[in-house]
Amino acid sequence: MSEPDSDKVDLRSEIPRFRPAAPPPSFGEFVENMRRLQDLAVCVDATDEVYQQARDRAAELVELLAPYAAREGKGPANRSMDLPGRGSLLMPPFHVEKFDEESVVARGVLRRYHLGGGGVAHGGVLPLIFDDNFGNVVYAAKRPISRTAYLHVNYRKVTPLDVPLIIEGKVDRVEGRKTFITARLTEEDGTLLADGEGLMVQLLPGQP
Ligand SMILES: CCCCC/C=C\C/C=C\C/C=C\C/C=C\CCCC(=O)SCCNC(=O)CCNC(=O)[C@H](O)C(C)(C)COP(=O)(O)OP(=O)(O)OC[C@H]1O[C@@H](n2cnc3c(N)ncnc32)[C@H](O)[C@@H]1OP(=O)(O)O
Repeated sequence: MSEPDSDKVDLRSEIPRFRPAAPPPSFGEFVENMRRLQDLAVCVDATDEVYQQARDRAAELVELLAPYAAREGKGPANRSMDLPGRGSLLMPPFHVEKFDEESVVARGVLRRYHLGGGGVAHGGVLPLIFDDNFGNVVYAAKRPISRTAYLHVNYRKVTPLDVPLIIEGKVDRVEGRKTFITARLTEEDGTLLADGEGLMVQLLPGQP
């Protein structure tokens, strides 16, 4: 990639400047295969012979990729805006559909590797979805770079897997350095699954 390898930070903070990536063509399929692998890793019931082969092939993949490990903000993961979850395996595979000062809306599915129990999503995944939405809302609203001070999620219904989900978040109010954000996670028909509220606090110069 011809991007400058710069340590420059966003002028508003010490956080590395956020630069969207144009990933190489195969990167998206690589990430989707990795997600599929995660689905399988949490659900297969195989023989030791199969696990031995899987172990060895996983080790080969590690060997292939390890030389290319790069610092934050350099590789395409987490910065590929056209890929689900920005191409980050940490992020649930959601696509941002609306990103402006009024609100940020993202749509996606949780899948087998997000299973908690009883066939539905692990509750711990939801704060990740809300936190990411809050970060986007702050950015879309052109508020200064901020970090989450608190995040509260109300679980209204169990969250299904493999069903399209929508999260919409917006700025509720601003008080000095503090941006209060509210968001709702729904199914496509509007069924409310969870709502959340968070406080994002503007970082001061030098705060990590
Ligand atoms: C992260 C950058 C995001 C950039 C987005 C970029 C691009 C967008 C495009 C793509 C999207 C990419 C990414 C977006 C995704 C994710 C973003 C997620 C963000 C995070 O996931 S980030 C990690 C979790 N986060 C932390 O790791 C924070 C650790 N922590 C601290 O860094 C400090 O704690 C800090 C800085 C929060 C405050 O510290 P501080 O010393 O500067 O300020 P202080 O304590 O004085 O608080 C000032 C006023 O907030 C009130 N206040 C504070 N805390 C409160 C609480 N809990 N409850 C109620 N009120 C509270 C005080 O009462 C006072 O209020 P008042 O002024 O009225 O007295």
